[in-house]
Amino acid sequence: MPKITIIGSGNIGLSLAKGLLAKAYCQAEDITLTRRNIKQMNSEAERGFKLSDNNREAILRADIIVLAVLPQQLNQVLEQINGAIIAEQQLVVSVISGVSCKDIRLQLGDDIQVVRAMPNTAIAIGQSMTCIASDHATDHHMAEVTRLFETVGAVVTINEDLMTSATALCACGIAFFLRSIRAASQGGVEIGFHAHDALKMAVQTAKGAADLLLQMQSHPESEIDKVTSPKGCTIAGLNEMEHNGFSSAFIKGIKLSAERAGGLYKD
Ligand SMILES: NC(=O)C1=CN([C@@H]2O[C@H](COP(=O)(O)OP(=O)(O)OC[C@H]3O[C@@H](n4cnc5c(N)ncnc54)[C@H](O)[C@@H]3O)[C@@H](O)[C@H]2O)C=CC1
Ligand SMILES: O=C(O)[C@@H]1CCC=N1
Repeated sequence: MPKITIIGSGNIGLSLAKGLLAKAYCQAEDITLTRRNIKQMNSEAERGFKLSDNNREAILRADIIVLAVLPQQLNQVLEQINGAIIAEQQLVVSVISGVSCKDIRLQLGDDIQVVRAMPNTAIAIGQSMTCIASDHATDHHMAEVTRLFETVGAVVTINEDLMTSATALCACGIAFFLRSIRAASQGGVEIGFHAHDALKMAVQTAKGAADLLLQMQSHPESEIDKVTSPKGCTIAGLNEMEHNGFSSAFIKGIKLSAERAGGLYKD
């Protein structure tokens, strides 16, 4: 079993650890979680994860070192672990938005193997869409990272210059789709359902829509055509949404998000 150290146990770091454990990729004791203050990590300790507030020590026995701090926290982490990584034995996986493999190798050394990964928080339940990329990693290392993230969702290998786009579409995308589900449930309340029921109905309907595309391998419009009866209520609702800029707002949001993702490290 590979030993993994996750530097930065916040939202995505913990989601990754929980997902890997839930899908039996490794045992809890194979994962070390680091954070500046580990006093509030009782539930993680109870699950059996190792905890550390010393990044340099925590990476010593790791096969895979995952960087999961905020972009503005990265330089401090790289200073702490600089010189302690064994290039031939250890692999660095960064999930940090806006930071290239080259940015990391510039500080850690050109011989260090770095792969970028962009998962989303559904990784906690094994349902992430994770994009991976590297400008130099060996096929062996890319296969290793693919195997890791396939345990907790779907994986697509992309060119590194598309990584900020993947951030917007897949990582931020979780929030965008969640907001659209909330909007649907709010509409449901206006037309007569209690909030709890409206949310349940909206969630299951959204899941059904996504599963239709996944299982039928079809295009959204061909599934929409099956719902829109002539002169019916679906097309009336859809067109009203479009007149109010639904698709346009979604597209503009994704574009701005991608633009912002590209500047997170440099700003
Ligand atoms: N939240 C998400 O859905 C996703 C986030 N990302 C990326 O992952 C990174 C982390 O994001 P979040 O988990 O949302 O942020 P977060 O703020 O929840 O987590 C960062 C964690 O790093 C810890 N930390 C800060 N400095 C540290 C240090 N020197 N040593 C050890 N731990 C330290 C903080 O205490 C915190 O727990 C960001 O770069 C973000 O762009 C990528 C994909 C999805
Ligand atoms: O909002 C953010 O900056 C991070 C990156 C992707 C998801 N959350």
